[in-house]
Amino acid sequence: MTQPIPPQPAAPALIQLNGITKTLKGQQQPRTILSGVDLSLHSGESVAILGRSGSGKSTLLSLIGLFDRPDGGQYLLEGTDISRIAERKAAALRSARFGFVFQRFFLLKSLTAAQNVAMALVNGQGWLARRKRRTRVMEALDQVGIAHLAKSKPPRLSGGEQQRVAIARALVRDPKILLADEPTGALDTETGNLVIEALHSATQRGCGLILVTHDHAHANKMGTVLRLTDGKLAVAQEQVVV
Ligand SMILES: Nc1ncnc2c1ncn2[C@@H]1O[C@H](COP(=O)(O)OP(=O)(O)OP(=O)(O)O)[C@@H](O)[C@H]1O
Repeated sequence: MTQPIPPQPAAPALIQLNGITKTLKGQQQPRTILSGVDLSLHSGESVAILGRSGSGKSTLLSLIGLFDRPDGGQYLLEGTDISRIAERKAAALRSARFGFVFQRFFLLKSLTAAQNVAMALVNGQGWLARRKRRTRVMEALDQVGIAHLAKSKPPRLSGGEQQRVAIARALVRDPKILLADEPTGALDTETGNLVIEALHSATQRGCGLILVTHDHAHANKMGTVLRLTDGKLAVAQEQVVV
């Protein structure tokens, strides 16, 4: 008789935030920006974060991306508590697990698109063999639909194309989590749509995606739309199904 297969334990969330708090000590009074943020993100999921200017979206993203630490609450990365992780370990996790995309593209003008993407491999993982490096770079450019522009330099590319080079640069190290802070902020709607599609396609390969945006149409392309209000995250009104 065959033995019943025991149930497999569910994979832990890529990211689990429980009651995260953060107070910034500026020149004037300390200001509590995050006052109990809960969030979970699993492999293949996408989350949009909306919120008025100054509500703390970038602050939250910088905590998630390990550029800063919370004052209170718990941050689990793939089930491991990293709420108080030291900077050296944080830097290693940042480059091994995360890909970052910002409003500004931060491309080097004198390098081709392919060379810009390859820079992420050189900095993050030492030198890969040349042929492997080339394959990884071309795959990343292909994922965002611009393999044909590999030899072009940024000044000859449109804003949307430059942002897709930046996304390829984030994807080339095969991150588990992609963090995008206003990636379409400098682009028109149509170009922005291509960029959002390029980001979202990474979730089909199991990447988790967190998108901070002011654009409701782009937010609605994500699996979950949350709003940061008064230091807490809640399902955005526009996504509540009555
Ligand atoms: N290093 C800092 N020290 C003190 N205050 C800060 C610091 N960084 C940001 N702030 C303040 O914290 C608040 C939240 O800023 P944050 O950039 O996270 O908001 P945001 O929602 O991303 O805004 P925007 O949509 O305009 O980018 C703002 O009032 C900002 O002025």
